[in-house]
Amino acid sequence: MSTENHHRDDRDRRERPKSAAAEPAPPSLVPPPNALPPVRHPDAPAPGELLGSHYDHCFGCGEGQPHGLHLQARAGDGVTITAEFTVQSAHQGAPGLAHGGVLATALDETLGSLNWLLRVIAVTGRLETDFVRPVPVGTVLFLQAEITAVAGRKIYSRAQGRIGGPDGPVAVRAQALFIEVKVEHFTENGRADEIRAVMSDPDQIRRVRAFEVNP
Ligand SMILES: CCCCCCCC(=O)SCCNC(=O)CCNC(=O)[C@H](O)C(C)(C)COP(=O)(O)OP(=O)(O)OC[C@H]1O[C@@H](n2cnc3c(N)ncnc32)[C@H](O)[C@@H]1OP(=O)(O)O
Repeated sequence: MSTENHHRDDRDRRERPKSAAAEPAPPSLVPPPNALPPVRHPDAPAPGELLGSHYDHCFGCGEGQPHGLHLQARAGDGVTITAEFTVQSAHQGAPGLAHGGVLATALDETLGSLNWLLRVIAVTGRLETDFVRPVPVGTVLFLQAEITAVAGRKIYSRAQGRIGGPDGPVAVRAQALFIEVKVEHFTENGRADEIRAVMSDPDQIRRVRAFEVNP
């Protein structure tokens, strides 16, 4: 078998089935027995609705970040999100290839957007990422994410990113644990200049969304 075929077989073995990412997770990413299925908030954005950027300076989705990901997330059915991100030249690690940390950011941002559907403020506690295929500059990464369970403040989720189209091969995937926090997590820990700027924004919706709460 050629080296190339060998690599392809190896990758295919590591790919999960399309819907259920059923590989064993590390213990801290396994929901405890008392975990509950996620409940979509009645006022969550309708399936198909674009979420828009929550904060202009967010590296993941902010329009005010020239080298940011400008990721666009859309509410799906249930507690799911789809998102797209085009790898730009500024996102390279190796020549012509996306940096792994940037791809992890795309997963993190998509997974973080899921919390809008619960209308819960939460931050990433743990993010485990598998890099399955190289992602060239210019590629559109098609992301899908879902919350799998909620246990108290802990929100368990997973995501995958495909290339070559929404049904193309998986290039990256992640499992995550988000932890619900109060708004003080941001107001007490963020740099004062940025917090002041957000809090003095006359647009109440922008003020609230900056802290990841879906209005
Ligand atoms: C639309 C928006 C998109 C945004 C996408 C981007 C999202 C982000 O990147 S957020 C930024 C990155 N994340 C952060 O900066 C978070 C920094 N960490 C923290 O502030 C704290 O560690 C925090 C808030 C996560 C948890 O602290 P605290 O509130 O004291 O909770 P704590 O009691 O330690 O933990 C709560 C539970 O979570 C568990 N837990 C916390 N951290 C982890 C972890 N890393 N791994 C596994 N479990 C964890 C604890 O074991 C505990 O479990 P149990 O209730 O069963 O005992």
